[in-house]
Amino acid sequence: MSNIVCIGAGQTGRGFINRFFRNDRVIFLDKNDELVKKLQERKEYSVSFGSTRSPMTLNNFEAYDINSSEAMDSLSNANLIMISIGRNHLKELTKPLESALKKNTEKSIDIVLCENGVNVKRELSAIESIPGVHLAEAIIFCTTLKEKNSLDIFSEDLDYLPYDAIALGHKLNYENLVPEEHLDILMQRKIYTYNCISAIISYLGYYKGYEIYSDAANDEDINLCIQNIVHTLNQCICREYNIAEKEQERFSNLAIRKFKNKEIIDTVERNARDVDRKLGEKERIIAPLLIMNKYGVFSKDLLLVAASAIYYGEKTNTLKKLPSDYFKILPKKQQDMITQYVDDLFKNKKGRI
Ligand SMILES: NC(=O)c1ccc[n+]([C@@H]2O[C@H](COP(=O)([O-])OP(=O)(O)OC[C@H]3O[C@@H](n4cnc5c(N)ncnc54)[C@H](O)[C@@H]3O)[C@@H](O)[C@H]2O)c1
Ligand SMILES: O=P(O)(O)OC[C@@H](O)[C@@H](O)[C@H](O)[C@H](O)CO
Repeated sequence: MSNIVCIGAGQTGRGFINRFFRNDRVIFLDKNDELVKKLQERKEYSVSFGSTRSPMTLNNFEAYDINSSEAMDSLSNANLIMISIGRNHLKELTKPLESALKKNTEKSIDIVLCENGVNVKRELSAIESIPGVHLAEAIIFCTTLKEKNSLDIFSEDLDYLPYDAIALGHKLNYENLVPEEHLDILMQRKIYTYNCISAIISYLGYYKGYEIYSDAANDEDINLCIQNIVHTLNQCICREYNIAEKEQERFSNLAIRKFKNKEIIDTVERNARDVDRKLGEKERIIAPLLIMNKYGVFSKDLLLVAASAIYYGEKTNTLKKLPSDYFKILPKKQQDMITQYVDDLFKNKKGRI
């Protein structure tokens, strides 16, 4: 029997990852004391899916604080560690993983990072050289949302977890865990399509005063921006990754359909949070702009989204650099346009957007 540990008992950890292992025992490790206590006391929670599927009760777990002795023991004995804590937190795991896994002399151990981001493995490179460790990434397409004052989760009805079978060196024998040979490319396409569209909706949605994400996604002006950006972006993504036009169109349509789905009550804030990370050069706004530049085109609408991300960062006081520092990699003309748009947004000169 596998010893499965899931680090991160948040929306993705308990609402999505644990579903694949519902017939096994899973040990959740989290740094949120309150959450760990609730999981220990209540011993079960449910995942609901809206009108498409019956809810699922999950009670197959134990939960411990990541800094406890139980956590150390479970990590030392694990065969499979799934991690979903947010890219910016991954480095916090270097020490606990190093201490636990170095005790583990002969065993082989699979570690699967379930985070949004290109090359997130880099954050845990220190543990990759530990003998027996196989470190791989997986891609989360499924949206999971916590319910207020409860352990329960609302989830999109999607059981699909592609993972990097090449980095792992072998396949994982669980239903709906899908081995991918080119996970790096699928990850880039996902971040530069799904998450790019999410950025359009959330940052323009924030500017327009929306709180519910699907309301922003169904706004007429925001939709026009999505259509304009996706039209240009899809052509460039097809060229960059050698993808058939129909396939990329299907991919972006899936994202748009999900984001417009009013049954999924997501928030603009969840999608917009952590804007400093989202303005990274390998992230959802700047990387698509760079890909467009490579093929000799650009999108004023995506520059406006970049400006609205800065607007969000300024309003929420969450930028970690000067606004202009985020865009140094772009051509001067585009940097100037973003600066002008930011100014317009603050002066409320952008009309309907
Ligand atoms: N929720 C979604 O719909 C969704 C969809 C796609 C991808 N993702 C990605 O999944 C990852 C997790 O997102 P989420 O929505 O589940 O976030 P979340 O905030 O709901 O859960 C993250 C959990 O990790 C815990 N954590 C953080 N640092 C930790 C540490 N050092 N040790 C132990 N626990 C720690 C937090 O306490 C929290 O319980 C992110 O990378 C996100 O981008 C989420
Ligand atoms: O999870 P983040 O913070 O990287 O991004 C927020 C959303 O874009 C993201 O969670 C999407 O909803 C998800 O990636 C599904 O496409």
